[in-house]
Amino acid sequence: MLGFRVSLVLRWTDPAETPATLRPCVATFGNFDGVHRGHRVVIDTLLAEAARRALPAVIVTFDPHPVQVLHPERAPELISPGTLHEELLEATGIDGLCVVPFTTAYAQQLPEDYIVSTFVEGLGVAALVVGADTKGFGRGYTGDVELIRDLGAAHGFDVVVVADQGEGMRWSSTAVRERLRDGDVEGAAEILGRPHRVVGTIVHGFHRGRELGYPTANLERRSRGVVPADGVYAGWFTRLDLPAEHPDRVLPAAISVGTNPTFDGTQRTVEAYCLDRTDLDLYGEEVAVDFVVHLRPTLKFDSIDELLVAMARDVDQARDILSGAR
Ligand SMILES: Cc1cc2nc3c(=O)[nH]c(=O)nc-3n(C[C@H](O)[C@H](O)[C@H](O)COP(=O)(O)O)c2cc1C
Ligand SMILES: Nc1ncnc2c1ncn2[C@@H]1O[C@H](COP(=O)(O)OP(=O)(O)OP(=O)(O)O)[C@@H](O)[C@H]1O
Repeated sequence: MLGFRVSLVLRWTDPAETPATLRPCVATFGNFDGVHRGHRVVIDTLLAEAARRALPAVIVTFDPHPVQVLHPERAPELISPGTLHEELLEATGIDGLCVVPFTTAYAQQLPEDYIVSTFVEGLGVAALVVGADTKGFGRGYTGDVELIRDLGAAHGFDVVVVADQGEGMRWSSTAVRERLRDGDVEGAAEILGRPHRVVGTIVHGFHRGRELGYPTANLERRSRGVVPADGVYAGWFTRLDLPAEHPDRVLPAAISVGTNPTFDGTQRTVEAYCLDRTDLDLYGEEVAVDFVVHLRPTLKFDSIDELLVAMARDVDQARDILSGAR
C-alpha cells in the first residue's frame, strides 16, 4: 500500500531561488512519471550519494510534463499527475523538490545552458545523478550523458550514471501505460513496485447499484491517473479524507471500469463496490482506487440476473485475493 509520511521536503519552482540550506546538494532531474522501480533506483542512488557527502538530496522535475508543452498532440495521460506525483517523490526521503514550470522558452535553452543555469548556478550541485539513457534535453534535443560528463569536468561536479534497470525489459513509464491500456494491472504493478492508483472525488451515478444490492462509489470523470482498460478488478479503496488510523480508511473493493453496457450506458465510469458495505455515504469524498488484479472483461449481459451472478462471483474472487493481502 502507499503510505505517505508527513512531508518535511522543501518545495520551490525557480532553481535561481534554491533555499540556501539546500546548497550545495546532490541532484537528479527528470519527469519521473509514475515514480516506477527504475526511477526508484535513480532516487535511491541520489539518496546514497547525498548521504555519502553529507549533503541534501534534491530532485528537479517539471510541470507540465515537457511532452504536454512541446507535443500536446501526442502527450500521454500521466500515470501520476499533479499532487499524487509530488507526494510520491516527497515520500522517497529527499530533502528538496524543485518543480520547474515547463515552458517553450525553458525548453529552448541550449543543453549546456540548462545544466549550468539550473544545476551549477541554481542548485550549486556537487554531484548530478542521471540514468544511462538520459538524452534529448535542451534545444534541438541534443543533451546527453556525455555532455553532462564534460560539464561536470569543466564546472567541478561529479556525475553518477545509473545503469538501465529492469527484469527482461527496461522499466519505463511507457511500459506501465501500455500495460494499463491492456488492463494488465498486475504487470503495471510489477514495474511500479505498487498497485496503480487513480484519485478523484465521488459523484452521483444512476443510483441503480443500491437496488442491485451492490452500491458503488463512482469517481468523477476528471479523475487523476491513467484509467485502466474496461474490465472488472479487485483492489483497494482509500478514503483520503479520513485519518490514516481510521478503520474505514482503506477498504477492499470490486471495481468496474466501463460504460455499463448491460444498461446500454455510453459514459465510461470507474466505480467501486466496497465489499459487504452498504452503509457508506461517500458523495463528495476524495478517494484513491488502487488496482490489484484484473478479474474479467466488462460484459453486456442479457439480463440483470446474469449480471448479478457475475457480480457475486467477482465479489467472492476479490475477497479471496484481498483477504490477508494488506
Ligand atoms: C464488480 C462489478 C462488476 C460489474 N460488471 C459489469 C459488467 O460486466 N457489465 C455491466 O454492464 N456492468 C457491470 N458493472 C456495473 C453495474 O452495471 C453498475 O454498478 C450498476 O449499473 C450501478 O450503476 P450506478 O452506480 O450508476 O448506479 C459491474 C459493477 C461491479 C461493482
Ligand atoms: N529503467 C530505468 N533504469 C535506470 N534509469 C532510469 C530508468 N527509467 C528512467 N530512468 C532514469 O530516471 C530519470 C528520470 O527519468 P524520466 O522519467 O525523465 O525519463 P525516462 O527515461 O523517459 O523515463 P521513462 O522511460 O520511464 O518514461 C532519468 O535519469 C532516467 O534516465
